[in-house]
Amino acid sequence: MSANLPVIIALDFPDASTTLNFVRQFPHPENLFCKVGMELYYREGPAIVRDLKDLGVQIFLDLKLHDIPNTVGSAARIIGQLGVTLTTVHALGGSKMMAAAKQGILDGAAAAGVAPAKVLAITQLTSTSPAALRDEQQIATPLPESVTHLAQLAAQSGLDGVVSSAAEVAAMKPQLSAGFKFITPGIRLKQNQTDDQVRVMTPDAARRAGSSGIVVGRPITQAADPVAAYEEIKRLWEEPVHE
Ligand SMILES: O=C(O)c1cc(=O)[nH]c(=O)n1[C@@H]1O[C@H](COP(=O)(O)O)[C@@H](O)[C@H]1O
Repeated sequence: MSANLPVIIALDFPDASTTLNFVRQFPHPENLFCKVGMELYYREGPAIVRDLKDLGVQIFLDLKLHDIPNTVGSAARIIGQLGVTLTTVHALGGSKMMAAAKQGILDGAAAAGVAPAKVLAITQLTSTSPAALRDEQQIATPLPESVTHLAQLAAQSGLDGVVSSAAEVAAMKPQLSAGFKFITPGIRLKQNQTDDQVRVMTPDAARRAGSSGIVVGRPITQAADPVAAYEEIKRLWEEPVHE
């Protein structure tokens, strides 16, 4: 295994008991890296982060902050106290907002005496098509260039990485410094349906494209055998790249 992150399971469940039952079916929850998103966090609050941490799970708290810098900075200070590993803000909130988020996380972590979360910028959601970018957002820049631009803005604002489709990673990676993270949801196995995702890739293609970590929800959580689905995705993600 390289320095890449383990497969991140998106725990998009409605409540704590469903979530904890799901996690407990894995033989070694302490080896899992899981994402807590809006649905679960809005229902359960910080208690779900503590419960998962008690099982040894590493947490990506994905709340996608997007507001004025002062509001985001204050919210980030609270998140920083939770001792999660990764968290998110929207790059479209701008450089001042992203810098405020980073500072908030550092301040919160220092106050709580925990390691600071790495802050990732959402670039263009994997559910956004090139046509929606052009016609709905009225952004004339092609989608891959828009993602690269937002990644550079995130890096200049002091953030640690971005979230995008794996399809954009190869183009933007050479323009960003080593250590900058590229976390890619929108992962599907060939036989899976795409659901509401538009820009999708398989785990092995994401790895070859240079992703630092993949986020996988429904292909694992809705599988008949989630542990087997996780193991298969992990195997594809971790298999060596043959150039
Ligand atoms: O921030 C994210 O994690 C995220 C960003 C993005 O552009 N697209 C995206 O799908 N996600 C998240 O990744 C997960 C994907 O779930 P599945 O489509 O079920 O694999 C969901 O929890 C989304 O919230």
